[in-house]
Amino acid sequence: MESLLNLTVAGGTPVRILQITDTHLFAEKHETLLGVNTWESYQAVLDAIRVENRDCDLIVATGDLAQDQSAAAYQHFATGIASFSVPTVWLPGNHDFQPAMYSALQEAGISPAKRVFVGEHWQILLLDTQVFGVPHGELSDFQLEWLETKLSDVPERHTLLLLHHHPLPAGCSWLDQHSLRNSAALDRVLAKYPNVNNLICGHIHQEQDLDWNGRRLLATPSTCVQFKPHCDNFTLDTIAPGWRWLELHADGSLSTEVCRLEGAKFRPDTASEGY
Ligand SMILES: Nc1ncnc2c1ncn2[C@@H]1O[C@@H]2COP(=O)(O)O[C@H]2[C@H]1O
Ligand SMILES: [Fe+2]
Repeated sequence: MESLLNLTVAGGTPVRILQITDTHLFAEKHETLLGVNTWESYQAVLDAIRVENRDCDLIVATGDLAQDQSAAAYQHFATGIASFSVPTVWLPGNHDFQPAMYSALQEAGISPAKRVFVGEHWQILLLDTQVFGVPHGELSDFQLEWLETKLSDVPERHTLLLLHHHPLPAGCSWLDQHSLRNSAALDRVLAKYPNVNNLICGHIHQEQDLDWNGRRLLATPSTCVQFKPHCDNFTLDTIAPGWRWLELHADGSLSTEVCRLEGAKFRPDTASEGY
């Protein structure tokens, strides 16, 4: 938890970050989630990112990397991103099994650091909102105190906050029962630190860009199945898998773009009622 990743970035250029989330990989490459082969859709996303050929300083993986808690699934994740040779950090989602996640990713050379200093102007903090065994999220007192310490000891840096669970209602009632339950406690901490203006989450398998008391909350598509916005009951979307690019500027501003696969190869079984 205490390890710090310190990345130098060429002066004058923004920090370029790739977010990959909710890969839901299995030990076996042929396994599917709701009709989508998650290993294949992850490979297709990585291939498309390679074709984009963008500069990238850091990859962030925001949870639900494995669907079956296996070390092999985390190894598949690591093998996939290895070709980028870019420093990568991760946080857990509700489906992750942290002992396997930590050790398999560490063995593959992926840092368990939850704090990253990037260049002179930014820090990135990765929160653990997992409540083991249930789909909703919560920040423990330990997490909230850790966050406050890391915010208060570098007040001159802008902070980008990453977490798996969405702290604001997503507008899908079936998903909103699985949100970050104590987001009010997070809001109380952040209210004291005006240098936290951007939060990024996964979990809801859809793109969102919301205002949370003056902060920007971004949610990012999964690399596999997508959930349809604004539905009361579990509903899958046929929109393609995606990923997110971020640029952090020296003045604290952030620019971002969601990209998706072309074509309709990874359409889920829309008759599925859950998992
Ligand atoms: N039909 C359903 N109704 C409510 N929740 C579901 C349903 N199917 C799956 N879920 C849970 O909702 C979660 C949302 O995204 P996750 O991938 O974290 O994992 C999902 C499951 O834990
Ligand atoms: Fe999740």
